[in-house]
Amino acid sequence: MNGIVFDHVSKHYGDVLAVDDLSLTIEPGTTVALLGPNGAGKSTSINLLLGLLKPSRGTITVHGRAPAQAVAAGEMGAMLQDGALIPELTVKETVDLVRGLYPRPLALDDILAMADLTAIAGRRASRLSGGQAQRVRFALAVAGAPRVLLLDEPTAAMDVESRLRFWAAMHDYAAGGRTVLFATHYLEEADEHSDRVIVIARGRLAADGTADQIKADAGGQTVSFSLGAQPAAGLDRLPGVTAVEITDGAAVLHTTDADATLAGLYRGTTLDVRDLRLSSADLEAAFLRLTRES
Ligand SMILES: Nc1ncnc2c1ncn2[C@@H]1O[C@H](COP(=O)(O)OP(=O)(O)OP(=O)(O)O)[C@@H](O)[C@H]1O
Repeated sequence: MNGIVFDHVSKHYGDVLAVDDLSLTIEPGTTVALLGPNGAGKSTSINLLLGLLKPSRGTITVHGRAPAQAVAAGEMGAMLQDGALIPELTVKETVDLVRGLYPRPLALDDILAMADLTAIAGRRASRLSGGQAQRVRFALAVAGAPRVLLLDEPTAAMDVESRLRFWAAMHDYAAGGRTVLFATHYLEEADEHSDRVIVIARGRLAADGTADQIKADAGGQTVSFSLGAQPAAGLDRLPGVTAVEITDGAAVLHTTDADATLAGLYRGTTLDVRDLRLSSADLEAAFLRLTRES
């Protein structure tokens, strides 16, 4: 049975089309980054998946059930952007309270250890830093041992150290064969912490694959060299080349196959090539290109 299935899902808020005919399947056990610029429809997609919003069109299933049923069965846990904590409860009391709502929760000590909260288990919620409070929200999201974990911009309020600890906790949780879907603006988070990246822009699917595939498909590589006063004619016909830029005697060839382009450059031309450089487009370049195009 497929994990998460969006089948031609659209969501309107009045005139705003926040999600536009989105179809995708997420296999159980994968960690997926949902990447997109502001207003792309990431939070709306997560809220649809949690059954907090209803699609205007299309259907969503989680392990074969409607979202609300999957939530009721304890299959999904979520860390949303604005989860309030009860100020006077300690970390341990807060986690234990939420654990008690689930039929088969994780052990309290295991949750505290996984979310790196053991040392501050006795601290009241009102005394937590932003990053610590986020780790408590993470603990609450995993307390019921859900098979599917949804995280909406989980590291938004965290400093570098907190981020590292948070991602370690997420990987611990995912390692048990669970499905994790996290929304982020941070390309490096998508690149480092997911098996698959789904890029959405204006509510539509803009790209879907591993971070490496997306970089290769959308960005490709560049071969740069100094051309001087030599003629640029024919560079655009070299194997793999998709675009040529010449500025002040410097040539930049965009290519889908740098090896073939280089072979063509040396064997197929008589150019005197100097200061040769090869670079891979990063995810940022791929992302900008994709989200502008769609
Ligand atoms: N309750 C609402 N009423 C009207 N429009 C809304 C509502 N919620 C979201 N929108 C609009 O729907 C679109 C998608 O918003 P959404 O919050 O899903 O995007 P997002 O990708 O999560 O953005 P961000 O990265 O800024 O959080 C935006 O144009 C937004 O203004």
